[in-house]
Amino acid sequence: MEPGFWHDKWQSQQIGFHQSDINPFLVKHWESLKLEGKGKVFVPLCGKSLDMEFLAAQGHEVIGSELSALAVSQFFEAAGAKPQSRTQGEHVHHSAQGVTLIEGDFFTLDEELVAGCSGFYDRAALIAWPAEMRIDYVRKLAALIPAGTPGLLITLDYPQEALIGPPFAVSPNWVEEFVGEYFEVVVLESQDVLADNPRFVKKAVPWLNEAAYLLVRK
Ligand SMILES: C[S@@+](CC[C@H](N)C(=O)[O-])C[C@H]1O[C@@H](n2cnc3c(N)ncnc32)[C@H](O)[C@@H]1O
Repeated sequence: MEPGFWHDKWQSQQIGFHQSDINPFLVKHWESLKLEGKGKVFVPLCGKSLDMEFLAAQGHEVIGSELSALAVSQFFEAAGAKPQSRTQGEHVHHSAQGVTLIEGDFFTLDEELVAGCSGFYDRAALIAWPAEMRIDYVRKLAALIPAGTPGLLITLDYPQEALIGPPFAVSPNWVEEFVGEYFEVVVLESQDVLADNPRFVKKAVPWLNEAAYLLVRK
């Protein structure tokens, strides 16, 4: 989606994607990355996700990429932190309590910023893009992530014709074909989560699967 779409969503606080709890697949599968030591973790399109607090609590330094200044300020406000901010090129880096959120466009991030990361975490980032923009996202992610680096990917899949995204449906086959071009892909778990998602139930979407994948940059 174009930046204006997300700025409007944050402005009107239509942020149904934001979870009030840490994602259960993150808690369950983060150890699958087998990260030696703690190290930096990159979180693309991070929003104000509490998942970043979970990662920081594991001892990781978290580097998030987020377009919206509102999302950034709401994240730190909820954490009770006052970040230090500095401008670097067209991005603004906000840091506190082991978390740095880079405000600005993911597509213009410099590879150097992510070069030192030992892992990455994508929840509701890949599925935020319609099919025609999703491949550009995967290409940019692959350009940022160094070879051998593991990540956890969490997706949703449902019959796309039943609902207008985002979130957009991303099937295991799509992940295998397009993400698999750049990353080794292992399916960790897939679960029916329809009952937990009232928006999908209301629209009579017949099924909704959440899946967790272990990725390793080739
Ligand atoms: C569906 S939300 C997911 C947020 C978060 N991952 C979560 O689980 O709550 C997608 C987020 O990506 C941000 N975003 C969209 N396009 C972006 C871009 N080009 N660069 C950085 N962030 C972007 C939006 O502002 C929004 O907060």
